[in-house]
Amino acid sequence: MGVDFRTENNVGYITLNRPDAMNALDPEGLVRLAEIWGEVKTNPDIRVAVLTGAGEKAFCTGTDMKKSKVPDECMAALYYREGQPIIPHMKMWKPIIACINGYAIGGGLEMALACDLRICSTTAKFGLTETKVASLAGLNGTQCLPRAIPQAVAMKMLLTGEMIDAAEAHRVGLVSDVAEPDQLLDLARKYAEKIAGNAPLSVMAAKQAAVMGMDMPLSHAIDFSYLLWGILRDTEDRKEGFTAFAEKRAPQYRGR
Ligand SMILES: CC(C)(COP(=O)(O)OP(=O)(O)OC[C@H]1O[C@@H](n2cnc3c(N)ncnc32)[C@H](O)[C@@H]1OP(=O)(O)O)[C@@H](O)C(=O)NCCC(=O)NCCSC(=O)/C(=C/c1ccccc1)CC(=O)O
Repeated sequence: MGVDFRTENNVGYITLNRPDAMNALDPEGLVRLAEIWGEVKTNPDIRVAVLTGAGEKAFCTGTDMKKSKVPDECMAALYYREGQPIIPHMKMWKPIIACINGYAIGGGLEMALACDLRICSTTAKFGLTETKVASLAGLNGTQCLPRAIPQAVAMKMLLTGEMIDAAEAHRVGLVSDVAEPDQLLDLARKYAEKIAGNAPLSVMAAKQAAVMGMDMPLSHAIDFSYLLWGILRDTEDRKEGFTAFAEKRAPQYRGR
């Protein structure tokens, strides 16, 4: 699979580039994606990532069912050596924006669910269709979809494999914004650059507090967020943010 990667204005743009196969994930693509997520995670010049698909039809339709074959090795050996193929590589405190330009199906929707912001084009369609092909949304879909949208809608999607369209996705809160196809990437860029202009350590702490806090009792989560505030209290960037406000100028953040 071709996966394109470029950076601009502190934003990493990742484009799944196999439009003829609806940007389905083949084995080579998974390896390349893992490398790219590693680069996003470790490169201090990248503050935000945007994940999208090439062409106008699909974001990603999940596993390439024509190229995927069961390895000779047993699953246990593979799992304990390499873990899951996709989501762990996306685990990072830098925000990721899913720019969903068409079908987001199976593993494609699961990747979108691992992102922090989801925006889509008016033509997008969403589904966890794995039960139709005798599999399971086993990356994170069975857990994250019912947490992202009302449970009744999530269960309908999971069990029937039915898709929902962009308007329904917006109505149930699966995406925050719907844009015309030719305006979607501009919208993603706008959000990404806005986030990249904020203080990087604060942005990562905000994500960490929200993501980790969701797995904690509320009182623990509130204490945890206070401690995260505490580790930001003495940063150079916080001083810069306050000074820039007082001096009525734009802050220059350095992630320190
Ligand atoms: C998206 C569609 C509804 C679009 O239909 P349409 O009629 O518009 O277009 P098509 O002619 O069907 O598609 C064009 C072209 O693309 C090929 N294509 C599309 N999707 C895939 C795919 N996932 N794998 C391989 N090839 C794909 C299609 O065959 C056509 O090729 P051509 O004939 O021109 O050579 C429709 O395409 C559709 O329904 N696609 C399948 C979507 C789907 O079921 N996805 C779920 C896959 S399973 C999965 O993602 C899993 C993830 C996972 C879970 C846990 C752990 C790891 C991974 C489960 C798993 O892997 O077991």
